[in-house]
Amino acid sequence: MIKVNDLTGGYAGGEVLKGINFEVGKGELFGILGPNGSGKTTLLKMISGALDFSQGSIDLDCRPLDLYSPKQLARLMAVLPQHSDQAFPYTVKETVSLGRYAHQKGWFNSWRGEDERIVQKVMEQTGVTHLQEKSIVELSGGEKQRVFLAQALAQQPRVLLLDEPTNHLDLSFQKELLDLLKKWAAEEELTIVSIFHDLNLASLYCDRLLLMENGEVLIIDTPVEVLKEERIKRVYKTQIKNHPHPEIAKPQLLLVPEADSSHDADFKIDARFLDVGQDRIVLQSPVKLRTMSSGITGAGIGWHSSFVHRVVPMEYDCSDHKVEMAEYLQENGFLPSETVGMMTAVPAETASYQLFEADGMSIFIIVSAGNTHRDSPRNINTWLFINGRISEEAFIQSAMTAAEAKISVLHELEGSGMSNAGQLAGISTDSICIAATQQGEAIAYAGTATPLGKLISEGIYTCTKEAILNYRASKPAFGYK
Ligand SMILES: Nc1ncnc2c1ncn2[C@@H]1O[C@H](COP(=O)(O)OP(=O)(O)OP(=O)(O)O)[C@@H](O)[C@H]1O
Repeated sequence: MIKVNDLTGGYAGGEVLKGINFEVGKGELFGILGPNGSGKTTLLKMISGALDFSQGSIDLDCRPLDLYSPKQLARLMAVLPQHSDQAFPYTVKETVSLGRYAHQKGWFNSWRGEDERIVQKVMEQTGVTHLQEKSIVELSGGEKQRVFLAQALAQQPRVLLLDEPTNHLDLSFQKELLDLLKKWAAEEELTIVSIFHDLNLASLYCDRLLLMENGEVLIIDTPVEVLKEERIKRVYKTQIKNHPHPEIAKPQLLLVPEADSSHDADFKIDARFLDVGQDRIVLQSPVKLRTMSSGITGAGIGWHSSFVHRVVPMEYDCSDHKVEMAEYLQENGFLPSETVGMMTAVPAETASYQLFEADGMSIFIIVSAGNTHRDSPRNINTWLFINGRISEEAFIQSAMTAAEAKISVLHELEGSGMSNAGQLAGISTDSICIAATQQGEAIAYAGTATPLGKLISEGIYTCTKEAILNYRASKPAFGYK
């Protein structure tokens, strides 16, 4: 639908764009990204015919742009510029109706039922029908933006050029507008080229992205290929982290603020923060830790500062243990949103905990072990606190390394009586929490052969063995066979 070939040009002061090449297909939602001043608006102005270029060509529907008359172009293409200002205090409906100009034979005297129907439809789609009698100068920035979008849509274009369309829009209108554009692109084969400053919205909605740098095309590809962490850090000269969206397969980029200098890089989690009571084990960290856990509250990946291992009677039975656990935490002064909360019938007194240090690294481990039901073989709960800044891979590898160390203890203590590793691994309610301070040197890996992995293996082995032996020694006191 749009073919840009070797496009070069700029303003009186000099060339801004240098040798731009790309094509946009019918029905495609195509995003243009780039830092301030990289040439995005200049490119959009040239495609719209508002700015001449010195070299190259732009074809619309296989025909050079300069062969279209202004009115022909307006029937084919609509533009929503970055700052839509209107000098005259027209009403909203009048402003939207201006979009029908390209389809008029004369002017308002030739207003047809079809024009009225389209104006009403686009006002409804953009949520401005209720404002139609208001003067445009009385509207908020977001309302104006929607009115000018309605005006562009009233043109019934086949190509829509947008310069930051979500500028001024609140969260729900951003989503509504982009959902609508996506729908039009798919259902009505509307070709949309849009500049985005919000890389995350561009990632969610665009089929392909063009990333500009200094007036040139750096890359054109799908969002997942374009929005690579290292590339965006370099081009935008800022710290970001790339993180997959939790619901759909699109990347999202998160800004990383300057480190909080009040935070102590040598901060360590150890027994100072632990409180082992009769009916619970609590670790309270003064700072939030990055966590990966199978807790009842705080499950999955998150940031938490309280860790509560609650001991419940063997008979504990509750239809909604998540709600009941949240109530328990609240009643006992813990914020559920900041707490990894686990529940077990394993006695707290038999838990084993210790700080392990080697190679300038340290980890603090707490393991509890015992029977949770008379007929279940065992239940082993593991908390692993890593005093370091670990990668996502290292989180996963820490869990693997910890599980392997746990199984080796079970082999050693009960191996001959167990037929397979699955049986040895305990019961399905075994829980694990890996928490890291995310301070200090980066640690990339935690497999068994790495320094951190070795420390985890040793620590989990030692604490798991001690917790099982403690439990065995205390068994009569708890009345289990
Ligand atoms: N009317 C103009 N006359 C002269 N130079 C201009 C004009 N408009 C833009 N420029 C220059 O062209 C370059 C590219 O500007 P452009 O507006 O295309 O960038 P952009 O990527 O859209 O930036 P932003 O993200 O800030 O909107 C900048 O160096 C800018 O100063």
